Amino acid sequence: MEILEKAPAKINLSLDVLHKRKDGFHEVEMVMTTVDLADRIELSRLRSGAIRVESESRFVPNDERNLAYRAAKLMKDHYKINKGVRIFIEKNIPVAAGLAGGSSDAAAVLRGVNKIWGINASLHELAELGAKIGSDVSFCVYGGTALAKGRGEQIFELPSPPPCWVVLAKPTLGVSTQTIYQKLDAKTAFHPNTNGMMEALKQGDFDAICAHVGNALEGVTTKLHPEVNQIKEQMRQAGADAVLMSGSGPTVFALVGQDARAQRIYNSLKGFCTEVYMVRMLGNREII
Ligand SMILES: C[C@@](CO)(OP(=O)(O)O)[C@H](O)COP(=O)(O)OP(=O)(O)OC[C@H]1O[C@@H](n2ccc(N)nc2=O)[C@H](O)[C@@H]1O
Ligand SMILES: Nc1ncnc2c1ncn2[C@@H]1O[C@H](COP(=O)(O)OP(=O)(O)O)[C@@H](O)[C@H]1O
Repeated sequence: MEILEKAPAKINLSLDVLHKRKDGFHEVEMVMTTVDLADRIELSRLRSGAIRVESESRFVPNDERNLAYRAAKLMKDHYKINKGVRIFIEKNIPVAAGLAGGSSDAAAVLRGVNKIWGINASLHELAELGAKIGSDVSFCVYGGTALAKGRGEQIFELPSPPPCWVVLAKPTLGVSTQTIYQKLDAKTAFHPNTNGMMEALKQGDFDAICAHVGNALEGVTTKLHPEVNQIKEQMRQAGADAVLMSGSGPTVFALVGQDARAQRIYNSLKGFCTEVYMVRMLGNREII
């Protein structure tokens, strides 16, 4: 038995950090949505109890450090499964980019082994388990559009944004999420209007969505990597309706209503950055 799971990237339409918690994590309020840039995960059952991870990407480990491996191991231990699985990851999402590629791979494996091992756990159960792997995994289990609270694991579904283009550009540098959170001072950071963003989504108002994008982590990352601001400026000049860094960065996204302008932004960035993508917003849970 072999199945395919799509593991889409996410962007943070807004990301607020409220304060640092006693456990070292930060309390957040994030509005997240999936975009049509996805890894493709092939899963096949192994008769032996082994978990085998394979990928042609040189940027991800093929052993127990891979978040996909950790997801399969967690399911195996939690549900006491003696079967094994081969996991092939076609890596299309840039790594360490603020797009949750690893978290989405882990979530796809949770959904996938749930099927091939016949566990039949609910998405809610998978999302709860996923939080043990990383803060973004719970969101990725559901996909779609949601408000994420707590350290990111409390998920509240939101209406999907109106269809639009998303142009993503990643400068050639990796960012450590842990370092960015460590360097943040939540008291002096920018705080986006999360309620404003949620209201804009409820109204299906693209202009209001664009007006409410904001990211508390952006100031920290741009201070370390000024290239991020250069990309934002270039996207603005090429006609983006909104521009923002996703997550802890360094990927920047532009939201664009019109095809021709999205194409212009894509072309203008292509000579500047090696990793540029022009994709659609997915937005709905059912699409995964
Ligand atoms: C910033 C965000 C925004 O969506 O995404 P990315 O930039 O990674 O995509 C997330 O909050 C990242 O989630 P994720 O990448 O799963 O983080 P984890 O593995 O759980 O944690 C990595 C490290 O980030 C810090 N961390 C993470 C989440 C959180 N709410 N507070 C934190 O302080 C902790 O130092 C932790 O050790
Ligand atoms: N399947 C995977 N895909 C991507 N990265 C992975 C994976 N498994 C483990 N990692 C590790 O997780 C780290 C963060 O990866 P990623 O999820 O791409 O970052 P981000 O959440 O910032 O987009 C990387 O250093 C990478 O080596």
